[in-house]
Amino acid sequence: MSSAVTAAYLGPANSYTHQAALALLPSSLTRPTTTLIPYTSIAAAYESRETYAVLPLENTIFGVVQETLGCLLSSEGEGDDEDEDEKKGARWRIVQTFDKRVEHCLVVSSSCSDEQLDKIAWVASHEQALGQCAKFIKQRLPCAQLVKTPSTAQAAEALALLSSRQKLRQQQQQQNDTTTISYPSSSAHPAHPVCSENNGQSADEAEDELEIIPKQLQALPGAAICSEAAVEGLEGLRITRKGVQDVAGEFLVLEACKGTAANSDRS
Ligand SMILES: O=C(O)C(=O)Cc1ccccc1
Repeated sequence: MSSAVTAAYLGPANSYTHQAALALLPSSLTRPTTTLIPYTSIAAAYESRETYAVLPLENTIFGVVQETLGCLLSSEGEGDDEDEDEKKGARWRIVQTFDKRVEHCLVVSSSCSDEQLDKIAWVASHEQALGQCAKFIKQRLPCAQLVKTPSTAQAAEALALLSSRQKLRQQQQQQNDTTTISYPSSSAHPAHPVCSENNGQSADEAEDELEIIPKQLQALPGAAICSEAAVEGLEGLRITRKGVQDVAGEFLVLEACKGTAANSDRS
């Protein structure tokens, strides 16, 4: 019986790394049944026991992805020579690199108009994307504090969650303003539908997602830099600028050295 082939990637779904993984796997390298497994950071994907790992490596504007480089340097002996790697007990060997165009979008809450862009207090994305769009951010979002997130798609998810919470708070405020006199004391306020519009996440998942945005910024208007695909399926967001920056990105496919894949400790 053939065992399942799995590939770790820097998630969540629709991160650039996911798009690269979809383009790469399955391929002649792997079997057609490869299942892609999202991990919440480059390090977690690297430390996973999947058969393959797809990681961002570098791009034309901002250079090498430091976290990926750090992972590669932390384990000696990974290279082209499989026998040598196995003798040294290496976990991965590089089997392919892959170039993919990366097109960043500026995403804001649907309630934020273009005229309000200069009020944006923070902009979240992967360090690489923030670096690639530094000029644009400085020009168009002069007041924005940079918030580094584990991936571009996680920035979009956190922004969607915060936007839905803000919307909810505004609705509750409006209800309170118009109905304070008519509520009996036992049910003084409408039920508090925490995370009722949370893009399909559980409350715990939503809390984890929000930890990546500093608490003091969460109530302020924010933005995310990510791909167009990362916004699909997320409510309450709109793309205000496409092609903020186009760069060529390079991604890496690692294959587990024999006997080291276990599919056991994914997040
Ligand atoms: O895959 C992602 O979404 C990332 O956050 C990594 C990244 C960031 C910028 C360009 C390419 C990949």
